[in-house]
Amino acid sequence: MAKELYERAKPHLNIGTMGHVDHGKTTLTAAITRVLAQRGLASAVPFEGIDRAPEERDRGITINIAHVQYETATRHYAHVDMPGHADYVKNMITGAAQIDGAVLVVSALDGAMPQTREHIVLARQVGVRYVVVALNKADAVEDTELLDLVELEIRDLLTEYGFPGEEVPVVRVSGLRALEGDPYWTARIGDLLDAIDDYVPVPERVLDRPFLLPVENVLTITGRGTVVTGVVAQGALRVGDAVEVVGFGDTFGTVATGLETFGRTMDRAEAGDNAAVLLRGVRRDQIRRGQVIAAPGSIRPHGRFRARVRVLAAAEGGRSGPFFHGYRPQFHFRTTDVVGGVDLGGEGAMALPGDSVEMTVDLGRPVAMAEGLGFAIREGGRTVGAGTVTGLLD
Ligand SMILES: Nc1nc2c(ncn2[C@@H]2O[C@H](COP(=O)(O)OP(=O)(O)OP(=O)(O)O)[C@@H](O)[C@H]2O)c(=O)[nH]1
Ligand SMILES: [Mg+2]
Repeated sequence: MAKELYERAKPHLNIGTMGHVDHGKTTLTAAITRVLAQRGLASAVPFEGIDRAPEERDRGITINIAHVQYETATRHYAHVDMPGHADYVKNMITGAAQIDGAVLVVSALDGAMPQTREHIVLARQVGVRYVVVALNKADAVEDTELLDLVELEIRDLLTEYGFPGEEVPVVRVSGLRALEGDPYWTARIGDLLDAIDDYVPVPERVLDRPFLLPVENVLTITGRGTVVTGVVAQGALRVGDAVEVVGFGDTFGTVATGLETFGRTMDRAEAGDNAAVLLRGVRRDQIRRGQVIAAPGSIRPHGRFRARVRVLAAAEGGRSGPFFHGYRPQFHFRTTDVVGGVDLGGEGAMALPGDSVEMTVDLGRPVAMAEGLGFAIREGGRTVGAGTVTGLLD
């Protein structure tokens, strides 16, 4: 069956729901698609169509990031629903690294919780500049003073981490009631979408640099071959273009023989697009999340690099004590994490929570990188630092 062609009729943006576990991100995501489906701008995706994995259903939490798409009157959005549970922050980072704006979901019943704060820190670190707050479960709070209080708390928290907390739109919603069809709460989802349309600008896409797509997922399409998915970070790709697969092992070349977005074909994918790329003659086991697909010769894998790192304070969810020369945490880049050794300049050197430090990092496996790439440092389930690559070694 011939597939529909994706028409670039409206500007495309990537957004996503983040926030503490159980605050209602997935319910809100489903509610948005329901409300827009009524306007003929989306296909309604039920809750169970987002949290699909058996383990997600059994435990009632999101584990994997899930993508849905919809349109407003003025824009086309790809929306990634991220997990809130502390054990799956790794997946949240992958989602956050792709978005142009975040919908921070905060339950009005609970207010800011540990992953509310951690997600704000991480969103900032991976380069998210625009946040819209969905003050969710507003149906369950009668006392408007309490809602005002939670709103104030979130604005302060955002300001603390470098977002303009005073300006950030905060919309009181009930994903659950809207999903059930309640007219009042349905209209509030409309308000939230208006706030996103107004507040999150269409980003300037980097089109004049070589093509780069960090691989988020790899799948096999029977009879066609191996497909990788992800958001194009820069440049553009046409069907028939040569590409390289870079990172972890030896770089190798292939050709993009097909392009799709959300099941519609494209003849060209460009920066910002959430694309699926069919690769000629590549086996599924030759490629995985964390590698990148890039224009030939444009980027190399590096195992050693220099970086500037801000060590998070205990109040930001970081360590309470210093770490030392030789420390070996996880480094989260784009869609992957790799263990690495930290060189602080010699035995006995240490980095205290709250410090900004220079370090040399030795990764267990080389990652495709360029100067300026941001990363998060995590250890035992907590984020301990936020860094930027300042120099490429070998
Ligand atoms: N009263 C009320 N309950 C809600 C609302 N939104 C979600 N819930 C309930 O809160 C619980 C968690 O909802 P989810 O949408 O799974 O929360 P989540 O943020 O996606 O959770 P994780 O992805 O696991 O972090 C469910 O029992 C929902 O029915 C709301 O607006 N009002
Ligand atoms: Mg969820």
